[in-house]
Order: sequence, then C-alpha cells, then structure tokens
Amino acid sequence: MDLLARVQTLFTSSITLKTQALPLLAPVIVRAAESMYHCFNQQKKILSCGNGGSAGDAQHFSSEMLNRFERERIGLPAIALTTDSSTITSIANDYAYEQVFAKQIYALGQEGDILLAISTSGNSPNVLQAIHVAHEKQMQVICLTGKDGGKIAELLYPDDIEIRVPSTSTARIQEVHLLVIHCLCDLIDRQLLGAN
Ligand SMILES: O=C(CO)[C@@H](O)[C@H](O)[C@H](O)[C@H](O)COP(=O)(O)O
Ligand SMILES: [Zn+2]
Repeated sequence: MDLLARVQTLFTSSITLKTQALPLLAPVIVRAAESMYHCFNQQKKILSCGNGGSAGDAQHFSSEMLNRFERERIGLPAIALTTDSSTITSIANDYAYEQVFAKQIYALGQEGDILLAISTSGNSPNVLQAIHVAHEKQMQVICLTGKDGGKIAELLYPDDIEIRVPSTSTARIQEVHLLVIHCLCDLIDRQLLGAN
C-alpha cells in the first residue's frame, strides 16, 4: 500500500478540479458576492444550512461574516441553522429531520434575506425543504452544489444562483465549496472596504 502515492493522487485531483472549475464558476461567484453585498447593504441577513461537511461549511461562512475574514471590519448578520442542537433535535423529534432548517427559516427569514444552501448532491431533503420556505419568504437562494445539481437545480427560481462544482466526488466537491466560500468572503470585503 503506497500511502504517499495516494496522497499525491488526492492532491492532484483536487488541484485539477479547481483548475477546471475556475472559468465555469468565477462569473457565478462574482454574481453571488454582489447579491450578498447588496443584501447586507439593505440591512438584511444571510441564513446558511447543509449536512455533514456542508454543515461545517455553513458555519464556516457565518463565522467569517459575524466575526471577520482577513481584514478588520464590523460584523455582518449571518446565522448558520446547523448549530442549535436543542432546536434541531426537537424539530427532528417532533416533526421530521426534513424540517430542521425549514422551521428555523419560517421563524427567522424575512423578505430580502438570502439563504445559502449547501449540498454536494443537491438532494438532501432538509435542504430542499429549506429552499421551499425561503421562496415562500421572498428570499433569494444561493446554493453550492455538485454532481448534476440534483433536485435543488430543478427547484431554483430564475433570480436564484447555483454554484455547481463539476465533479461527482463528495469530498472533492466539498474542497471546492470551501474555496468558493473564501472567494465570497473576499469579494464581500472588497465591496465593503475597497481593494486594499
Ligand atoms: O463530509 C462528508 C463527506 O466528505 C459527509 O459528512 C457528507 O457531508 C454527508 O454525507 C452529507 O450528508 C452529504 O449531504 P449532501 O452534500 O449530499 O447534501
Ligand atoms: Zn468531508
């Protein structure tokens, strides 16, 4: 078993995917960052959700908004819907796991807010329900997906934005999702603070 060679393969496939994804995703990332900046400028907020590694990504994004990214600035209003175990377990217990994000969006979401929905398959039922409720609440949906976009791709409205990573590997897609999140943070800061 050549573990060193395996690491080489994993790094190479991650780098190759990022290189392939750049021209496809760059214009869409810019559009998403402009929408997010506009949302904050209107005193609105961003709610984020996802499962597993994507739950971590949802929290990673909200912490970089609430605290800061690489430059000093005021905190920006963002809430990850993946963090409150009492709320999540009670909704799953009393209703269904499918509702864990949707019910929070009913309570917290307002017209003009954005939902950042993260799913590598595009098929997680609780993320699909979250998108339905975001639409009811007149929120724009920005989603990070992979594979064929799954059912999320079919649900989106024309004003929504899908950033779809061209890969079928969950792990590789997640690696690009994290890079996309850092691009969004950087572009939001540039619009807020200027280039320096
Ligand atoms: O991190 C990983 C795999 O790298 C897993 O925890 C993964 O996030 C979970 O299987 C998720 O439930 C997958 O959901 P989704 O990305 O298809 O919406
Ligand atoms: Zn993972």
